[in-house]
Amino acid sequence: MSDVFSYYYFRPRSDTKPEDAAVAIAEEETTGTWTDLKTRKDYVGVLDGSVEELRKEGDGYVTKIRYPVEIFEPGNIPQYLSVVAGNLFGLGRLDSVRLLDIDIPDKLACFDGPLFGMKGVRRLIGTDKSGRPHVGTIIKPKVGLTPEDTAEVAYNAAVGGVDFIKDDETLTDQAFCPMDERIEAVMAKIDQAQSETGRKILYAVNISDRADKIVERAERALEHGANTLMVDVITCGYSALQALSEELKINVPLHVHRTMHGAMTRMPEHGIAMRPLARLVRLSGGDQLHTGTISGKMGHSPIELKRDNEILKEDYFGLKPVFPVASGGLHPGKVHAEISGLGRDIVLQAGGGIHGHPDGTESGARAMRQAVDAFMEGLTAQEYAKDHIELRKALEKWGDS
Ligand SMILES: O=C(O)[C@H](O)COP(=O)(O)O
Ligand SMILES: [Mg+2]
Repeated sequence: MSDVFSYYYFRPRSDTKPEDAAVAIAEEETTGTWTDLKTRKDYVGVLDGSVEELRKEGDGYVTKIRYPVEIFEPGNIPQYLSVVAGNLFGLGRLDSVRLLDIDIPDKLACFDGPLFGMKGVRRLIGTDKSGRPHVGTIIKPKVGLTPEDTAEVAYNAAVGGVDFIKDDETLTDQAFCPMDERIEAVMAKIDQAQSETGRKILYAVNISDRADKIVERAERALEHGANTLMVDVITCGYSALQALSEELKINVPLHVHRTMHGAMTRMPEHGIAMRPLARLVRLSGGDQLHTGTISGKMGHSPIELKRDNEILKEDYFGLKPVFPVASGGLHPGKVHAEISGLGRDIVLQAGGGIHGHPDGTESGARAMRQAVDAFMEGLTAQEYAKDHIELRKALEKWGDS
């Protein structure tokens, strides 16, 4: 494969033939516009896009469009997106259009990808042999805690058994919880928990910021002792992620949150599916990526999710696999469904499902770990709960489905 291929679902406007609608996409994103041109020069023609496949699906059509590799600037993800996910979304001849996936050739895969990847993160935590799912938590409430409050919650979660703790997507460097103080307070408590438990615990500080500040903010976070960084990739952009992984040469994992993705990924007939977004996260160096849950609070297709997680782990330009993260509305009673559906190579995160435990955060963390241990031992959560009180109380509160 030497060119770029993009796959779209679309519904043409009632007065437009499907084949004309597909051609409209190929033209708009390569050499054409809405009318014929008098300015055609040497390269035009060579750089035309083409419709490679077109088939009926549901109420619409699926098409495969070829974009010549020459119209892409290698390494420039914003430019890649401007072609495969650009003006076409606004074309009036389409009632709806959704980018399903992209295939890029070697020449455009000129990225280092994740520094740690799934295996590297597992090695840090020490689960590379057991292969058990990781358990993470999001500090809750998502805003309103001081650095000391945050550190206390983090400590309780850490001693309760989580492997991973993260800021929520709306917490950055606000006055009520300045980032530098927060990192120092949390890392001191994590050090304490690590020496008490003998386990390694990662804390991902959210460094999401404007483009010209994010690298500096990451450097500051590392100076203050952060052992993992988190970025909101859709609001900050892929360039931010790339700048962190390539320019900064960070030596800690990058946790990638995708807040705002639902505006693009959720509608089955319009927008951008998670798959191409996930591929770009892998290219631009994310080590862990939120992709969704089977049974949680966010709405999306479990079929798409399973495949999205697979593509993060399968062979892709020799880049390290990304650790998929299931997060949003999880609690111990949902762990079985998540692992059954998504496999053991998953980070299971719970915010409310840990901090909302009747006996608080530490018991909530224990209950999540017990639910994972139950699965690993081939038992149901209910069976395991008979002699694990934290899990029993969690199931009493939230049920087991
Ligand atoms: O960022 C996230 O993934 C959410 O904050 C999850 O929170 P919840 O577990 O309370 O739904
Ligand atoms: Mg959140």
